[in-house]
Amino acid sequence: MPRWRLPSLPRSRIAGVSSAEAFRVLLMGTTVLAGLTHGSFSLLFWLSGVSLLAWVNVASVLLYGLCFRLLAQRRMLAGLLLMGTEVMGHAALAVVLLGWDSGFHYYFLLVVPVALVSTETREWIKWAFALGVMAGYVMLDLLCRHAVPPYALSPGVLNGLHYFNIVSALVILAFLASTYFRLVARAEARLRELATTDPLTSLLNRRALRERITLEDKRQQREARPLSFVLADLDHFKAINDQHGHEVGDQVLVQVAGALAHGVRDVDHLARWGGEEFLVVLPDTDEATAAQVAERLRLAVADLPRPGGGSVRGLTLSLGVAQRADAESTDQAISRADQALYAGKRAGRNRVVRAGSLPPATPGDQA
Ligand SMILES: Nc1nc2c(ncn2[C@@H]2O[C@H](COP(=O)(O)OP(=O)(O)OP(=O)(O)O)[C@@H](O)[C@H]2O)c(=O)[nH]1
Repeated sequence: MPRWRLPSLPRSRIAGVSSAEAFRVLLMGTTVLAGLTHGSFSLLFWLSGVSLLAWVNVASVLLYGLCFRLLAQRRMLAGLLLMGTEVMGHAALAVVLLGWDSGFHYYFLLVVPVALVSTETREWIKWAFALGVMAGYVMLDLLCRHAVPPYALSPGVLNGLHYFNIVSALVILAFLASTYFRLVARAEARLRELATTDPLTSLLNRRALRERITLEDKRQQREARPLSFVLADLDHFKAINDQHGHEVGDQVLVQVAGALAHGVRDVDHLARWGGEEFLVVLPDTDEATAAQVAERLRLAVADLPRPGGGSVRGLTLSLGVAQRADAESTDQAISRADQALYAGKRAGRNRVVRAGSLPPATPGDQA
């Protein structure tokens, strides 16, 4: 049986997909929040009699609606540019018209973290943009902090606006930080799942099981408890693929994985070890008991409903069982389970063979 290696997703693709998506969702949430904020500003300006800025805010709400649409259509660059232009243009206009003390300049600062966490891959572009925003902020300070604004608001209204803007900018910043953290944590969990799970069967993959074997082996050795392995391989699986196609072959693998997962204890570890090969690690279990488990698994697979509309016949499993002997590595024990499995194949398949029942290996035997 040739060994089959599972196709693996390129790392860049996994990372790219999750971080880009996380960032897009974050921006879409931000456009909703920004739209609501500008809606309330529009009302505030209307009540304060500054109708020009009230209309500017209505235009901003419409712009954020457009940004949301662009981001939903995955037109990231257009959405981002429109957002950045709106935030800075609007803030600068409000500062020029109402004065520095209105506090609209705080919104400039929100653009910097968004630019830096954006999915633009060229770092220098992000930094150039962020530095440009910072320079714009300093320029606005120089021009407007001591200038008399054309619209003179009453001190009470100006004060109210100032604190409203501080609180609102801080709330947006907190929203950005917490949402970004949640999205990154979720993407990280997804990446961990991709790295440890077989995509077809959702069982552990070989690498993840290896890590668990190392941990389990240490624990079992420390407590001097038995550790056993059951290696299971579908019989004549190539014929199923050849006669019914790979899709039916995949269905068979998923069904078999389900039956195996159902048949082992919660403390056992089950993985897709190779193409049509599964490995079960049974802590606190000697070889005789592991052979009983293996027999139960064999029967469970033999009883499975036939995939491919009942067209697949004779779906059976051969299983090799080995208990790790003292002074033996887990790899050696798995290798003996493999030899027992091959002995079962040679003897006619659809059976369980215990490694302990085989004659001792000679140097010429398969490792
Ligand atoms: N559909 C599908 N087929 C797979 C997958 N992984 C491995 N295979 C196929 O599994 C088949 C294994 O064939 P063999 O190693 O010759 O073994 P077999 O036909 O089961 O024969 P015995 O093990 O000797 O009973 C190959 O045809 C692989 O292409 C998979 O993920 N999906």
